[in-house]
Amino acid sequence: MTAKPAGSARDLFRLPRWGQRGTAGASIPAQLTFENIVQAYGSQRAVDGVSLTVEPGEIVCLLGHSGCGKTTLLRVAAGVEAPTAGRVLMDGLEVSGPKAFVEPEKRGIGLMFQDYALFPHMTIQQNVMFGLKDLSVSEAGIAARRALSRVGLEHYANEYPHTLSGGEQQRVALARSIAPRPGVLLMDEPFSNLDRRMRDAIRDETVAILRENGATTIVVTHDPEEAMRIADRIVLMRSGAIIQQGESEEIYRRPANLFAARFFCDFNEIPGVVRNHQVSCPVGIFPAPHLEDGPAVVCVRPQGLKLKPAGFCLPGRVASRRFLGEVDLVHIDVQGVDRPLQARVHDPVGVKEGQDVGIEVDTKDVLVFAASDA
Ligand SMILES: Nc1ncnc2c1ncn2[C@@H]1O[C@H](COP(=O)(O)OP(=O)(O)OP(=O)(O)O)[C@@H](O)[C@H]1O
Repeated sequence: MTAKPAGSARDLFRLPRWGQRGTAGASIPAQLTFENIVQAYGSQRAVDGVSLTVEPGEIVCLLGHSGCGKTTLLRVAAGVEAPTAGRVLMDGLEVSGPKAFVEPEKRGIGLMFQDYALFPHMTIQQNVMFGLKDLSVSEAGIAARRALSRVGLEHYANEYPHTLSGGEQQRVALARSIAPRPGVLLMDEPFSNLDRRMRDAIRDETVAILRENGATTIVVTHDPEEAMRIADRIVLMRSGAIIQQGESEEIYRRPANLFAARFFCDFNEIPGVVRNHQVSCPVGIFPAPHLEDGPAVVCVRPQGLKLKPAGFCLPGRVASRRFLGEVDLVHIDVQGVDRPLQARVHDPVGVKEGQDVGIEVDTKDVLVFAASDA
């Protein structure tokens, strides 16, 4: 028999009931440090010189496109793989490196995988007890019940994983990973198998549990919005290296380069030219104090374009309008710009295809990068 997928009737009609907040039990969080980690497979460097310290109790999201090395970095932290070069330290002590290698089960690190990796032949209770081998059977039973109770699934203790929906399996995997109260918790795409409606609710409660538990946590995701919802700090990766790290607002508003900018926003990108620290392009002239003279890319957030009556501001013609619920997505043709600009507009009353409009550009939604950055 196969597991009920997330989004099955059981999930859709009944949002999960969780246990009482504040009852997850506390871990003693550890500091986790990566020192110039390289992980090579043949000639390919999956991780290419990553240095990063995650402070005790901090929740860090490793964010990046598929194949950029996020999972490999988690595997190195967990001790599933020894790095090609560099060191991993926990609370300042080397656990992977030239001088030492501490076995994964001795690191006090909890793991949670995208597919949850529950053992099909074990009951839910036995699955959660699996990581509690240092405790007596009765103590492990109590700790497992407590973790299951926190995720609201103690009544499934004697069932088997295949009888649970995807959302419930996710919560069992969460209970299993927090039950031993690890100092560090590593979560690899823990919400990606859940449908959107389930995901928001489960993610918020999972973060509440992580905060109660207090473990130092790294969550891998490729979804920038998810990272912004979860993380104290986002670490953006590309081709095995860290591109930028910081709090979500900082990284969103001041991306270090065009790659980081594109990751967080579907910008309108318009070619321009910088002269005397100003960039000129078909939608206007904007400050570019950080750039030398030369070609540039002007990035305008879709929400930074406001529609005005024709005759005001920049002239444009509405190419299409699509209702998206809270906003409308309006495409506007502008002379000199190859592709229609996309504007996300609240309540564009009366705006129709073919209509001439004025476009106001909000300079706080404009970023400028050197063309060589593209
Ligand atoms: N054991 C391995 N042998 C050879 N190549 C590997 C191995 N593990 C990972 N790689 C390669 O290393 C690169 C990074 O993989 P990794 O799984 O860390 O990326 P990721 O960012 O986690 O991607 P995803 O989001 O798709 O899981 C990829 O090109 C992958 O094919």
